[in-house]
Amino acid sequence: MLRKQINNILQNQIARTEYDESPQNVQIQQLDSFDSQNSGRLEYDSERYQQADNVVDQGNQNNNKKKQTKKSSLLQNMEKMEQKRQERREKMNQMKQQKLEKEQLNKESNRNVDIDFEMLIDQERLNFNLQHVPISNNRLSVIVRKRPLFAKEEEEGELDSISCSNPIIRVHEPKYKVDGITKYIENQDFQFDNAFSEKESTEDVYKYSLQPLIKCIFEHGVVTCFAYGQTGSGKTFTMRGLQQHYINDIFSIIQKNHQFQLIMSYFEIYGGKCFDLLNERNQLNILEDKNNNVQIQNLIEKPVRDQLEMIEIIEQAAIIRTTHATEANEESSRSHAICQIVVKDSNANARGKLIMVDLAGSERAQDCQSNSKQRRVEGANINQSLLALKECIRSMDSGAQHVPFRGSKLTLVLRDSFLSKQQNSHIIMFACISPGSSSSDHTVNTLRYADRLKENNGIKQDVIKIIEEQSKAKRKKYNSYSQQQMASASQAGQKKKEKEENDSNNKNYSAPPVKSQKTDSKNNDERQYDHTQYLMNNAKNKENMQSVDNIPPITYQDKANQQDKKFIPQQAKPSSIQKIPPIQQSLQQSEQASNAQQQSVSSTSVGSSASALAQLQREKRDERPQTQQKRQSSVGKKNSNQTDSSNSNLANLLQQKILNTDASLPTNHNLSGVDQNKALSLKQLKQIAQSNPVTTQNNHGKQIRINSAHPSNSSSSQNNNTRDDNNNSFNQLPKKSHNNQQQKKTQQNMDNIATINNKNNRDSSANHNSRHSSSNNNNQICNTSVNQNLNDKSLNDHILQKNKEVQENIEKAQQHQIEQKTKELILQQIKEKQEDMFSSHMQAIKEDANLLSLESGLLTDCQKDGFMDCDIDSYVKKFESIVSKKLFMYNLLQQKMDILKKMRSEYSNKYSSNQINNNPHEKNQQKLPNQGKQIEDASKKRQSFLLKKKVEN
Ligand SMILES: Nc1ncnc2c1ncn2[C@@H]1O[C@H](COP(=O)(O)OP(=O)(O)OP(=O)(O)O)[C@@H](O)[C@H]1O
Repeated sequence: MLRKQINNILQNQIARTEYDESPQNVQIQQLDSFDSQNSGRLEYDSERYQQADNVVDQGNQNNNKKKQTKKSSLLQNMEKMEQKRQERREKMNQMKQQKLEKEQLNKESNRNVDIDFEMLIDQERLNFNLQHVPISNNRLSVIVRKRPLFAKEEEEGELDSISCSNPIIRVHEPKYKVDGITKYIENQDFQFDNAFSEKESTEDVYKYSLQPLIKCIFEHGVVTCFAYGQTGSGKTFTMRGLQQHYINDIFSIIQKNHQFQLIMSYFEIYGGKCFDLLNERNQLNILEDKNNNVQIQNLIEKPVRDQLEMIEIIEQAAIIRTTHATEANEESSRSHAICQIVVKDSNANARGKLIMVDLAGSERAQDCQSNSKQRRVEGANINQSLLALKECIRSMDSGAQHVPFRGSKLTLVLRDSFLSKQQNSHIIMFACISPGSSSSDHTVNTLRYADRLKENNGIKQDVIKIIEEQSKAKRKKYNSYSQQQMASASQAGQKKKEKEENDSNNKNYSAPPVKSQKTDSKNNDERQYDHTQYLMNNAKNKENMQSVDNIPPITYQDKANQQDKKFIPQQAKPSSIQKIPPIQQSLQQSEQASNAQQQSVSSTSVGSSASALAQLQREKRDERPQTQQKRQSSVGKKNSNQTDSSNSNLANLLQQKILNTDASLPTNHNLSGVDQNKALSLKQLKQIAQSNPVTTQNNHGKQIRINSAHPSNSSSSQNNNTRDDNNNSFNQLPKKSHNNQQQKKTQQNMDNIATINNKNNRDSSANHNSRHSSSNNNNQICNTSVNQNLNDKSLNDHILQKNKEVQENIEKAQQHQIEQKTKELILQQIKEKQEDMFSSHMQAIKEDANLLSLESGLLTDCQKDGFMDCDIDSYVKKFESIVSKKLFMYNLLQQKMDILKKMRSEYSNKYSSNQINNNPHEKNQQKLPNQGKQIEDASKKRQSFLLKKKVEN
């Protein structure tokens, strides 16, 4: 028994040692030790070893599982990456799709804009709008007005690169990175007292700027408005719009209080000199009297009694004002125009002053580079005066004791504006900006100029706070939106699982997984949402920019973080805190603002009476001398664009005055020195308004009588009668000059006839044609007869006929000239094309040379390696490719040559056909028989006429 036991133990021991060698059986050893401790070594039985085997199997399985999990994590990562990649691709495809759609839209609406820049700008746009704050006690207020982007500009590829969200203006400058390919947008932000977008009318601008200050000019105040900005940015538009509004308000005050009277003067500063716009641009001297008051010598000061007189004066001055065409604007105002309205009381003491200054365009320095010397001098003067103006306003705003108003003529005449110690004195700077991306440089300059006028410039901390709050609120709004979206998008199975888990854990569903997702992907989602939303609603965005509720959550906060430098105010001064209340107030009213703005947009419709006024203005302009016609037409355009509601009242008043009042006319122009021909009088306006067929008939009759006295005038003058009547029904001077012109013209025609006849004679003699010589004789006879019977009635017909001939000849000559020019153009085109061909040939030859060098390189390689050693197949392939390339090039060259040949043959055909058609000699030959016939007919008529006369005698 004992032996058996010992044998068993030994066998088990052997088995155990074998088993122990396996490194995976630590657990078994532990079990063993446990067992040995508890039941002793001898108690090992087969069951335990079976157990041990099971543990070993388990261990092996675990190891395998571990390996499997390791593999699966890698795979999972790869899958994740693949998923992300796919998402990216989908996004890219979506973007491409949207881009294509946008391109299509732009094509349809004729917009040739850069789509990438447009999308980038749209992402950066500001989409909030605070309520405007009316000017109250500020000594200086800076207001920005953005004009709309014109359809023509969009056609030319201009982008709207300005975001106007009161009181912030953001300039999006499209730029390229150093690589020259990557596009990006550089944003610059400015804050002003008020910022008016293109959707806000001049009425809105007036309401929040000048209107609250009108009463000051009756209370010893000096109110000065400047319009500053680059050419074509809407300075004149804004000034004239404001004028139409303040006229009503001023006269409504005067009607209530009859003791006040208005005195108006209008002058311009051009090239450092002062000119009176109410006295034919008479040059004026600016002097300082012993009390240091600035006096403008001989300046016409007109008393104004009603609105119409004021309008008339403004119109008159606008027409006379110096304008020139520049690169930027065909009708660019080249001067600073100053309209001064002085309010006087019953004792003729000055009570206050309103000064409206339409400054010359601010970009002259750059603009003048491509212009003449005169323009450059103009530019230098303008820049100097604008700089002096800036200095004066700055020192006035900072409360400095010395204001350098003697720095320029402009600041000298505006001395009162800077030095007035009255609390009622205010300065408003209207910075006008164009939205076009090509003028963003100028826009930034304008905004910088305006920004630096004020001591306390930069973006205020409170505005940043408000913007941040808004962005937070909007982000919340968006988050709820995104929660909804994501919740609906989550799968039903996942929801079930979550519910099951929650049920099993007896927990509330207080923190849904959406929340954690939201916090993780908040920024990404938001950006994505913004981007896609902008892309989808781009067309609508422009319309809805101001309706805060419709816009996507703004990312101003993020952008502010990105552009910390720009948003942190450079001069965070305690005084800025004082401005919190109005802005907070404006925040409260922002909803009202959006509604009010929507209503105000409707003010763009043109009233019928406003158009009547525009028509009258246009008619008024027609009577101006020809030199001013171009300018006048554009002023008409400008006026037609001004569509403020006050126009209708004024137009009605004007029409009433035209039709009903005559007695007051002489008093309107009782000042000496005003040219009555140039200045528009109401009498003339009345004549225009009442122009009827009777007067035109009279004129017509008069014209005919003149013609009968001068038979040679008849044809041309009759043709022009209607034109004369329409244009100058009341003004005889231009008509006279026109008649003189006609006389000259007919005289010229006579001379032409004679020269053509002579020419024909010369041509005919050159051909040695007997028929031509006879016609030559006839010609001579006819000419002599024309001279002899100048008073004959038949001469009229003859001359008419001749005139027609001459006109025909002139037309033909013009046609010939046009054909010649087209020929030259074709030649030039062919030359250019040939040059292109030549350059491409050169390129081809270069490539050929490169290929040859490659060949030679290969050959040398072959030589070096020895053909047996090198890879002949690869060489053969290379050679084959070279040969195919050469063949391709050869084909190309042949095609080019064919095109050249074709072009040449086409040109030669054209040229030969033109030559045949336009050979003047042949023309004359064709003409001569006709002319001979005409002359024969004329001589026959003359003979019959003489016979008749003889019979009568
Ligand atoms: N807010 C606006 N809304 C509609 N049209 C505008 C607006 N502002 C300007 N315009 C139009 O733009 C054009 C140029 O405006 P305007 O003549 O006032 O420019 P400007 O700044 O006075 O130019 P310049 O300095 O060369 O005289 C005009 O045809 C005008 O009608």
